Amino acid sequence: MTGEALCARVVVQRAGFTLDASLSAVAGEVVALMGPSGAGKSTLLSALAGLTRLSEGEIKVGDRVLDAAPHRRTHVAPPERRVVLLSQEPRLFPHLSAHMNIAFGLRVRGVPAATADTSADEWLWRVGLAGMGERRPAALSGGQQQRVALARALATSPSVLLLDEPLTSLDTETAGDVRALLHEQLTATRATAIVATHDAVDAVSLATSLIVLEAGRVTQQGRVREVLAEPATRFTAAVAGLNRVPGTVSDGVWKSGPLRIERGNDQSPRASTAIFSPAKVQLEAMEATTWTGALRLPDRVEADDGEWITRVTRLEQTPAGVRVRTAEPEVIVDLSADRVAGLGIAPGLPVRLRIDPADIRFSTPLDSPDDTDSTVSPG
Ligand SMILES: Nc1ncnc2c1ncn2[C@@H]1O[C@H](COP(=O)(O)OP(=O)(O)OP(=O)(O)O)[C@@H](O)[C@H]1O
Repeated sequence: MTGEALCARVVVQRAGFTLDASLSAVAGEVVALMGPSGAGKSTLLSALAGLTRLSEGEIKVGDRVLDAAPHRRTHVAPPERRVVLLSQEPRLFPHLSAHMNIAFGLRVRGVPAATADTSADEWLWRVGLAGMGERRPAALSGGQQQRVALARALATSPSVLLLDEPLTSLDTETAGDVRALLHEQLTATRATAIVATHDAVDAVSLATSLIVLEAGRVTQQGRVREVLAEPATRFTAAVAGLNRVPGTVSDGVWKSGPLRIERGNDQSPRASTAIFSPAKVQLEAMEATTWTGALRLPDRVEADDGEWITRVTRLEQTPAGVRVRTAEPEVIVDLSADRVAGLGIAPGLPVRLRIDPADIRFSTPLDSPDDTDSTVSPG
């Protein structure tokens, strides 16, 4: 089986929310779709599957127009689209065995019973469930049910497979197993697939390209590695685990609040964004000078290039240690837990940060509305 090319512009208008996104995938390509909660990822997949009607736009798979609106109205019903949506919950038929769940999908597509039976057996084997075909969903774990759902979806050789956060409801270890299976089967079947996910690991391990959707609009798209290396918005920077600090260059100096970097050859005034890794930032604890109800930062401090004083806003646990968030400008610093304990830092306390200018990449920001938004959350 090889998937078909997908080309779509999807506009869905709802009270208080408009999705207006264009996307394309070449045949056999796996595209990751990321965005904060409420960005419209599920709405986009639901429209591609034919479950949500377009207000405007067109959805084309190969040469077939599945949807067109509003002038030339076309709407191919979901079962006829050969676009299959696999959601977070496996949604198996509870009264049918695993084998029958897979075979049923084939039978409704007109596959003869004997062929459907053989194919269901083969797919049970391919997803690692050989010998479990007679079990009903209730007698299978969440990960096993998701494997059956994947087998049921792929067995019908869809033109496009849509996966809406397929690993979210699984524990970390099971999600890792199902992710490996997904990778193996998407590669083996050369399926064209769109995978909506909150997890950068899914994008990196399953997809070749990445579309970032924010507030119903595509804010960045391209090869996964390129998008994560050059995040155009705060959301994408958070997903990539990078600092992204908007600033301005003027008279050869880049500035963002108290942070300044000499840019000798960069004279013309313009917006410019500094991108750097949290691991490259050095942090020192500082004495607080005054306690007057609210903590004040030292008033005058001579700071060198790439050095600034700020305060800690939050501490977060990460698999590798502790992520320290600071304000003005908003920067994250990754430290080991024992280093944080040794420094005695806590939210509200002043700290001195330092970054070697050689560890910063500067980019001219795209016209992105979120540079003024103070929240950084991967959703
Ligand atoms: N059936 C619906 N009727 C009306 N509004 C809806 C409906 N489903 C979703 N919405 C709204 O549409 C917007 C997009 O929701 P959607 O579920 O597509 O986002 P999402 O990116 O998938 O979010 P999440 O990551 O939380 O699943 C949100 O503002 C949501 O409240």
